[in-house]
This record gives sequence, structure tokens and C-alpha cells, in this order.
Amino acid sequence: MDLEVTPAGANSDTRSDARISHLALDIGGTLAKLVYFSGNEKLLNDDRVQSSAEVGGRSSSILHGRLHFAKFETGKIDECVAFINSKELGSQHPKELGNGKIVKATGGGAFKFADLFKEKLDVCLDKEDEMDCLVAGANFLLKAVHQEAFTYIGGQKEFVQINQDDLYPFLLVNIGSGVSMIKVDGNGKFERVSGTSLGGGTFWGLGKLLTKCNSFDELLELSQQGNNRVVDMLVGDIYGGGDYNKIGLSSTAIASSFGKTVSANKVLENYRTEDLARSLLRMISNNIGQLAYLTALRFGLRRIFFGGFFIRGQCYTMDTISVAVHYWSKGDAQAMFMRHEGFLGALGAFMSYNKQGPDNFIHLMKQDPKHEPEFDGTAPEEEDSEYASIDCFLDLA
Ligand SMILES: Nc1ncnc2c1ncn2[C@@H]1O[C@H](COP(=O)(O)OP(=O)(O)O)[C@@H](O)[C@H]1O
Ligand SMILES: CC(C)(COP(=O)(O)O)[C@@H](O)C(=O)NCCC(=O)O
Repeated sequence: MDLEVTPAGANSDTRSDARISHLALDIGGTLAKLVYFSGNEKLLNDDRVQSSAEVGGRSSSILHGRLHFAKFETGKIDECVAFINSKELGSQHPKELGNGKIVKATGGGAFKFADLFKEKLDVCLDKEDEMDCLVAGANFLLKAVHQEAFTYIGGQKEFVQINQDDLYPFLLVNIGSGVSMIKVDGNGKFERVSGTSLGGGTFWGLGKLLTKCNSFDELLELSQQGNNRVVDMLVGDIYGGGDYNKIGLSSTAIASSFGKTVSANKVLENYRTEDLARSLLRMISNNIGQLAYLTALRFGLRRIFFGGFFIRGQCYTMDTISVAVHYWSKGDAQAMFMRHEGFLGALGAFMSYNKQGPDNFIHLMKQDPKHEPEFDGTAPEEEDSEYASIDCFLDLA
């Protein structure tokens, strides 16, 4: 019951009453994501609440606390179970009528691990549809969270001011193990219009085989030191060093990802793992960027938001996706990234506790300094700063 587990990305809560009052899960093909709310202090006539939302007169059903984010490898789901066990679900946590506690859960793991959660935690996973949750999570973040979306162009991050009256339609591209592309027209109004199996799992899986590295972070680190030109066949390699001007291809454009390895008299061991990782990351990111744009074009969409843990705030990944969208759309469409990239589904599942729908459930406290982003163009070193907890209140009305 008291197992101490510190997950990647979790923020430890030092408050004595830090039991979890609401918890939701998104258990995907590779990672299990948790969003949980702790702290059960009731806010009565608090100025910050009054100015954050019109909830006057209903303060008895308002909980103040922090929303936390954590992730575990799905392959080590026991660590996730132990973490929840160590935190304990408090008395406020929703229960089935006359029965034990329920936890909102989405992703394939909500089905796959339902028995495990029942057995180990005596918790019933209440399943929510993955696409519903992704969309609800994205809509909430884009509308409620200050400086959630940003562009990444030429090495510069720039926050996007979201105009709530002009947000829809957009294309949501979630890059998890696989990739889902969803046309979003409003709250709960969406259609999954495309997808591809060449996603984050492909990068991580092929990368692991090619470089023998042991963790996703190690693979990303390798990629930062690599040179893809050693592996990729460029237009110049084919055209004797020159451009292919007639069809607008410069000599440095990639003609064929990994294409150079065919004619070089080398085996895998002769390549630097850094170069292989770089080329692989570029290939996957570029392909997703291109497919995303083609899908957006099919439906006349100009705004494309990218989520999913494949991105991990990586400059090279975001840059490659942005360049692909810009190149293929001739500057017409724009790639935008989301700060809480990997938690869209878990947040959506969390919001489904609200019977009235996703709106007006989570309210962010005004001017939470902890929530001010610190983007400097580099990937955060510490997981904790990556997904800082959010000071907020839940309206349980
Ligand atoms: N710590 C990590 N361990 C494994 N994969 C990671 C990690 N961080 C990022 N990734 C990438 O994120 C992908 C999973 O993204 P996610 O959105 O969680 O999808 P899923 O719901 O399929 O698990 C992996 O395939 C990998 O590319
Ligand atoms: C099946 C999935 C929705 C599962 O989500 P994930 O765990 O990858 O986040 C996703 O992997 C996907 O959309 N794959 C692409 C399948 C296709 O459209 O061909």
C-alpha cells in the first residue's frame, strides 16, 4: 500500500491532504498517462474564483487544488498501479452507485488492463472513447490554457493567440504509437478522417533495433548529434551534385530516406548510430507532416494542431513537421504544437467526470505563475518542468 514510486513527469505533492480526489487514465500502446487532481480545500467566496468563472452561490461544490500529470511505460503497468496505490484515491473520488470507486479511463489499455486494475486496486475502469477524449482534451487546452499552442519556425517558438470564436475547424494530429488525424468542428463534433501506422512506435521500434539504445530519450539524444546525409540519398547525390530545378528540387532535398545505404558498401555496424537515429526521426516526422497537410487539404483546413508523446517538445521533430507542412502547402497551412502534447486523451477522460459535458469543469486560477511556460527553444532537461502541475478548481455542480 505504501510503495514509493516516482514516475517520469510526476510532480510530488507535499501537502498532507494530497490524496487524489479525481484521477483519469489514458493507457496507450506505449505509455500510460495519468491526470489527477489533489487537494480538497473548498473555496468560499475567493476572489480568484469569482474572477475566473461565474460560480458565485455554488461554492460548496467547488474544489481547489492542483492538476498533476504523470506517465509510465504501458509495458510496466505495474509501476502505474503501484503509483496510484501509493497516492490513494480520497473520499471525494467518484464511486459507482453502492459500489467501489470508478476511474475514467481511455485508450486500448482501458480494455486490456480492466481486470488488473480491479484485482490490484479494486477500481473499476469506466471506459471512455479514445477519440472523444482526444478532442475534449484538445478543445479544453486550446480554449482554457494560456499559451498552450505554439508554432515552431526557423528555431523560434511563438505562442498562438487562440480566438475562441475562430478556432474551428481544425485538424488534430495525434502522434502516439500510431497516428490519428481528426477533423474537429466543435465540442464533441469531430470525425477521425485519417491515420497512419507510421508513427511514434515506428520511430522508437526501428530506432531501438538500429541503434540498440535502451530508452526513447537516449534515441532522441543520439539523433541530436547525427547527420542524416550519411544515410539519406539527396537529390544532389543522384543529379551529380546539382539541383533538379525543373521540378523545384534543390540538391540538398532528400530524394530517398535511407537511400544511400543501398549503394554504399557498408553493413549496419559501419554506420554511426547518431546518423541512423537522425535520419529515422526526420523520415517519420517528415512523412507525418506531409500526410497531415494532405489530409488538411482534403478537408479545406488550414490549422493543424499536433499532439501525442512522439513530439516530446523536440526541436528537430517540430522543425521537420513544420517545414513539411509549410513546404507542401506552399505556406498556406501551419503546424502548431501543444504544450501538454501527450495528455490530451487523459485530460479528456478526466473531463468526462462532468456529467454536464466538458465545459465549465476545470477552471484555471488566474495568473498561476507555476503555469507560465519557460520555452527557450530547447527540450526541458527535467521531466518535472515539462508538465508543471496546474493550480485550478473543479466545479462539481
Ligand atoms: N519515455 C518514453 N518511452 C517510450 N516512448 C516515448 C517516451 N517518450 C515519448 N515517447 C514516444 O511517444 C510515443 C507514444 O506516444 P503516446 O502519445 O503516449 O501514445 P500511446 O497512447 O500510443 O502510448 C512512443 O511511440 C514514442 O515515440
Ligand atoms: C489505433 C490507435 C488509435 C491507438 O492509439 P495510440 O495508442 O497509438 O495512441 C492509433 O495507433 C492509430 O490511429 N493508428 C493508425 C491506424 C491507421 O489509421 O491505420
